[in-house]
Amino acid sequence: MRKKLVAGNWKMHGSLQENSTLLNALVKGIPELESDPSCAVCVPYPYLASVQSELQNTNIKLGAQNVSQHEKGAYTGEVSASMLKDFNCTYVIVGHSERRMLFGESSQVVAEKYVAAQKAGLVPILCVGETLEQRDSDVTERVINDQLSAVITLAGVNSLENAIVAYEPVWAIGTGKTATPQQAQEIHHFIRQGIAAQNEKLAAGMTILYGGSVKASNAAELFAMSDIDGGLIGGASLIADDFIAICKAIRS
Ligand SMILES: O=C(CO)COP(=O)(O)O
Repeated sequence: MRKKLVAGNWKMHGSLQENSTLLNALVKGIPELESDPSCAVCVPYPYLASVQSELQNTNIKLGAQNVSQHEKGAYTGEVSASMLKDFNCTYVIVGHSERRMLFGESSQVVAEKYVAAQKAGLVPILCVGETLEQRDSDVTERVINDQLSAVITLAGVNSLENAIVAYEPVWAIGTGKTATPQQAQEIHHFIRQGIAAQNEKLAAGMTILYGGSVKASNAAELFAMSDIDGGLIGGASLIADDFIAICKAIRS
């Protein structure tokens, strides 16, 4: 059976006080699952230590939102994968569209970050997705293929065994405009089929998340689709009741 996951991407939100309030509520509200932890929060770097300690002895996993492609050295302001590992991170998001678009990360750089994460023992959550303009020009599949190919070329298709793919259509992020379950399923299926052409068994077991305006009210119908294995949640992950409801939706 494929591993299910709901990961919160806090983006650049939070404070020590706000995080503590949110995490207290999450720890109380998310029922323990002994063998299959399926919830995670990806937090800003400065809060890794405090969130790590608040999540100790819980089943909520920790992740970061970015990582350097470099291992160490004179890279002012960068954070390496081994540093994230020091704080017991399980996951790191790579290639989020906000980083690709606002910070100029190319698919090549994203692939290097993916490799650095895996080398340190982290599971990269690789984001792919098209803009509205690309969807309207019918190049969605090509865009996603190119984003995936950069990683497969550098790391090999089998590296996806230790990774998670997140399909996040850019037009659905923070806009309140969710892809319909059918639209999302269509692309998830396309992604899985593309990998299956290279390694069928791996593709069948691969976790593919959907991200883009997932809310408590639409999570269940998205998660009911056969190729959607969970979600990468932005805004709703900052609201305890909403995130708890989404985490519960993946377990039902
Ligand atoms: O970008 C996202 C998660 O990485 C999605 O953000 P929203 O859930 O706020 O649309």
